[in-house]
Amino acid sequence: MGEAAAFLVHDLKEGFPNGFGLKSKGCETATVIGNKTYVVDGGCDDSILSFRVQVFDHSTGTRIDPVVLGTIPEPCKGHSAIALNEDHILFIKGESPLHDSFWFLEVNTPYVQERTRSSGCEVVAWSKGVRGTVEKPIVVSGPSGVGKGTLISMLMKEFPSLFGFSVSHTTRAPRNMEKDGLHYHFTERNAMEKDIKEGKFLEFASVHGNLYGTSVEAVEVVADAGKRCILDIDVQGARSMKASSLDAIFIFICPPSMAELEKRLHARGTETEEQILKRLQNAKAEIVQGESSGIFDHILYNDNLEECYKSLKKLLGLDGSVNTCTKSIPEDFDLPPIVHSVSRIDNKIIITYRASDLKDESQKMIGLDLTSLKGGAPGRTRGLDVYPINSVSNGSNMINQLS
Ligand SMILES: Nc1ncnc2c1ncn2[C@@H]1O[C@H](COP(=O)(O)OP(=O)(O)OP(=O)(O)O)[C@@H](O)[C@H]1O
Ligand SMILES: Nc1nc2c(ncn2[C@@H]2O[C@H](COP(=O)(O)O)[C@@H](O)[C@H]2O)c(=O)[nH]1
Repeated sequence: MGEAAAFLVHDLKEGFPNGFGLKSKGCETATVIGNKTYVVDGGCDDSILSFRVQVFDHSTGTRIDPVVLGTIPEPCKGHSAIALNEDHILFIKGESPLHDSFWFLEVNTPYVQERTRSSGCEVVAWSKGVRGTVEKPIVVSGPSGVGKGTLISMLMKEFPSLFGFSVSHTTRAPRNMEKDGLHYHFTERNAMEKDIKEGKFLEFASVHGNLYGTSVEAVEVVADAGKRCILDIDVQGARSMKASSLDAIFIFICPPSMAELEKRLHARGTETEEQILKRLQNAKAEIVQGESSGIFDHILYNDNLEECYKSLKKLLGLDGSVNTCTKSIPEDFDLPPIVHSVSRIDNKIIITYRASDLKDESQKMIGLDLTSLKGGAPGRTRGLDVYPINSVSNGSNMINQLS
């Protein structure tokens, strides 16, 4: 058990404990990890639009503006920071709603290391802390025309409160009935390539001559809504996902024959003859990879649609009675104000502050249990347990209940 120092907004007024002689504006924290100090400006003046990170490398005496990945927190009037280990810093925003209070800056996680290697620059990555967890996403893959979209639509129609679709980005033109933001985010190649470079995509692939990709946000918004995410992606995308940090169930849908696949693509009538030919040529290699690459946890044959749908539900555990209620977590307690202090006991963080009510001068506490954290940058960090700690009077002593 030990207590780590938190850098409080008001403690920083005299300057940073970083040896660089920088003066704080009162909205910054400085957190030392190894031989680096991470100075984070939460932006309490109106001039900045989001948190800003600077890194001071004590070994070289240099100041670095790192490449910042993930979702960057919006500014707030005050925040605190505490190093959790050698790769994460926890940030607590004062006077913010619970869903926006807790943020993680990754400075040396495998994701950050990989991005540092590939970019050759200092990289840090933000992720928002979220209460509760969600079930593993479901990746559905298979050749064009096999029936992935049809099966996914059936699942979403029967279980609208359980599943949400990951809306991909694509550079292909919309089909007649397709709506931007619903079926795909239809986008320009340049814009998509820029976003890919900035680390906004979990995977992307060139499929049948167009660029397709799953953004981090596409998967996270589904999970934020408390739903299980379903992805419809090609085999290359599934391979990238398998190698990524996304812990998912991988399902490959196989056609009964190439002749049937061709018939379905013609019957759908959404592609030209030339495009159908290209899709059929690609299908051969995809089927070989789908059946033999070891990427997929399950292979389903879509001969009879109803039978295939039944098998899909069975493997997802949906063939019996289903509890379709989603669990909501109430925001039933006060959040920390701008001035608060933070300490740590093992995997628990204790946030202490004074009650804002003038009549009530008592000390308040919030506990944060980090034991079950999952995910992280470039998506969300899920599994935060946040709870009020009740102070109970025991004669002249106050006892704090930690659970
Ligand atoms: N088991 C089946 N038997 C006959 N037709 C089917 C079956 N499953 C799907 N279809 C039909 O095949 C066509 C292609 O299906 P769908 O659009 O779902 O394929 P897809 O795998 O999503 O294709 P793409 O990857 O190109 O988006 C549709 O017209 C659909 O109604
Ligand atoms: N790697 C990815 N593949 C994707 C994604 N979204 C869709 N797809 C695949 O593209 C083909 C063609 O789709 P269509 O809508 O043009 O018929 C199909 O196999 C989809 O599975 C994605 O985000 N990443």
